[in-house]
Amino acid sequence: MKWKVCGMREPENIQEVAALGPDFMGFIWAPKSPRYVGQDFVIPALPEKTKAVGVFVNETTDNIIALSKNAGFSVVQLHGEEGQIEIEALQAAGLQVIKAISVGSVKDLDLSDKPNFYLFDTKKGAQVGGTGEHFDWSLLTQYKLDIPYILAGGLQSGDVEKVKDFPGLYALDFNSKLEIRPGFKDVEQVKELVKQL
Ligand SMILES: O=C(O)c1ccccc1N[C@@H]1O[C@H](COP(=O)(O)O)[C@@H](O)[C@H]1O
Repeated sequence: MKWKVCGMREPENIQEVAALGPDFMGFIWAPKSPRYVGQDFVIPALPEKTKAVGVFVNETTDNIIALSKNAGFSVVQLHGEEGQIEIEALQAAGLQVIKAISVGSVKDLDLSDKPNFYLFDTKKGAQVGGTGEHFDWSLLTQYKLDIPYILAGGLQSGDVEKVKDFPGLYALDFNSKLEIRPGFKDVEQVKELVKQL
């Protein structure tokens, strides 16, 4: 099972978690997030296996492309109102696109965009991302598209066994439930996660 750890920020913590072999590592460029890395953040060297992901909420396409070159990510995760026009522009610039969808009902899975991956996260009022809560996973039985999806929303190691056989599931995303404080992961919890995976 592929896995992504998100909301990283501190150099030593990044290296310790990267050494445990995530397939994706996410860095959040959303100023309102407690995990915001800051405008000038540059992603440190990661193992070859680990793709760096820039996470955004309604950032302009031009800024994302410029940041991808300055900061060093090849995958972008979009949590705002971005649609197919932005997705295609980012793909044309050589980026892989993960489109995050806040899921609260089956209507949220009526999708027509063509990202490389969807990421299904928990809908919680106006909050986007980092809720630390699950959504009703039974809704995922209604997802019939052939675009693979990443599951997010309050995941922790004990959830792996419950979700790993969901059809269409590409990867699991771990964020706030593995934290000691925002932007700093508990390496022991990440090790336990790796055992479960
Ligand atoms: O974590 C944040 O602060 C955040 C802010 C803005 C956009 C995305 C954010 N995080 C993403 O949210 C999901 C779920 O996180 P959690 O496990 O519920 O804490 C994950 O993909 C994070 O990348």
